[in-house]
Formats: sequence, structure tokens, C-alpha cells
Amino acid sequence: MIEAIDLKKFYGQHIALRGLNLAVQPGEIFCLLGANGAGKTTTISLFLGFIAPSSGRALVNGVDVAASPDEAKRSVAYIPETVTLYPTLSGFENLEYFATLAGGAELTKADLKACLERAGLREDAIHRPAKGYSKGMRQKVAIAVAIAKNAKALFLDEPTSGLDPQASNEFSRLLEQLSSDGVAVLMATHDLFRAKESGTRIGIMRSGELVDTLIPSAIGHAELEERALRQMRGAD
Ligand SMILES: Nc1ncnc2c1ncn2[C@@H]1O[C@H](COP(=O)(O)OP(=O)(O)OP(=O)(O)O)[C@@H](O)[C@H]1O
Repeated sequence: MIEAIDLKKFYGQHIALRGLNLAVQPGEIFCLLGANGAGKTTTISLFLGFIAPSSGRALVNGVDVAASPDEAKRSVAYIPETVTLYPTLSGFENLEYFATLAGGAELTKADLKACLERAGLREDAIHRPAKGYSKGMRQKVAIAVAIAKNAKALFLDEPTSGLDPQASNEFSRLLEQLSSDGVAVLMATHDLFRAKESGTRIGIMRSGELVDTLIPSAIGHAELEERALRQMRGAD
């Protein structure tokens, strides 16, 4: 589970997060929407331990990230907007390297290959140098790392920006697979369409606050867009 309890973050005098309370259960895909500067990346960075909270707590799988960063990192995977891989290593070798870094269970070459296959990386690409990979292929390697380390919580920041519609659709299916395996997913996105398609909940952030939470399955695309835009603007 991913949990924020009265989580606040100041940058100097500027408040970027104003007491966030949020719980994302195993199997949920929670999409954070919000205008630029609303606090989405700050939220994710706090869960990943990249920055320290000013007050409050960020918990992953019951572990306080600021108090026990190493323990928290063991159950977490992260997919940034641009996944960086070692360009001269193959997808397989990158996975081997990152899975070893992550610690956890010893995996055989067959296990690692199975992780890449589950992540949807084509057989003929697995042993090619990653420098020739598309954005979608690099993301699949990152998903394979999440599978290999048996991550309980997955954080994503703008993963579908710059993906073509087919790659974006494929990526959403992968996320759904992970969530059906019990991973809790928190994703910052500007992609309302994907949030509606794959999210189990959508949270709208404005000026460091979660101002609305929606169940996408209970609402149409047009209504979702209208409500999200209204909340982001602060017209309510
Ligand atoms: N390192 C920093 N130092 C000072 N202010 C920062 C820093 N990082 C973010 N901020 C400010 O904190 C607020 C929240 O920023 P954040 O990056 O979390 O927003 P965001 O919702 O992810 O935006 P975007 O959609 O543009 O990625 C903004 O006002 C931003 O300018």
C-alpha cells in the first residue's frame, strides 16, 4: 500500500504540498492529475525518498520512507518520464544489472528473460543494445525491473507523454497486469484519456492540495474532462 499522512513539503518559503492524505491499496491505479506546478512530482519524489518531507509521513508497504529509506526502496519501483538505460548493454543486461542492484531474490537468466517477456519486450530485442530502443521499449525494461524485484508499489511520472497511441495503449495494459498482481500504482499524468482508461481512481491536485477524487468507471469522458479542468482552474 502507498499512504500519505498529512504530508507537507516546503521549498524555502514556498509550499509545494499542503498536507496530503492519500491511501492507494494493492491493485489500485491512482492517477494524479493537475496543472504544471500542482505538486505531482513533489508527491512522487517524497515517496521515492528523493526529497525529505517538511512534516507528515510517506509510507510504502507500511514502511516510513524518510525513517527507513533502504527498507522502503526494496518494495518500490519507479518509471520516470524518460527511462535511462546503459546504451551499450542489451535490455537483458540492463535488467540483470538493475535487478542485482535492487537486491532481493537471486534470479536465473531464465527468470530474467521471463520478466522481460512479461513486460512485453519482443524476443528479438532482448539481446540488442539498448541505444537502439524506443521510449516504449525502455519503459518495458523498467517494468521488467519492477517485476524482477517483486515491487509492491509502482510510481510513474508522465509515463505516456511522447508515446504513440499504440505504445501508450500497450503500456496501459501492462500497468493493469501489474495492478491485477496486487501492485499499488501511483501515476502522475496529464493524459486524461489514459487516466480514464486505466485508473481505478483519479485525484485532481491544485496548488499542493488534492482537491477532488473521482472514480473513472462511474463517469463519462466528457464529464471527467469538464470536472478535471474546472478543479484544476479552481473555478469551484
Ligand atoms: N527543487 C525545487 N525548488 C523550489 N521549488 C520547487 C522545486 N521543485 C518544485 N518546486 C515548486 O513546487 C511546486 C510543485 O512542483 P511539482 O514539480 O511538484 O509540480 P507538478 O505538478 O509535478 O508539475 P509538472 O506537471 O510541471 O511536472 C511548483 O510551484 C514548483 O515550482
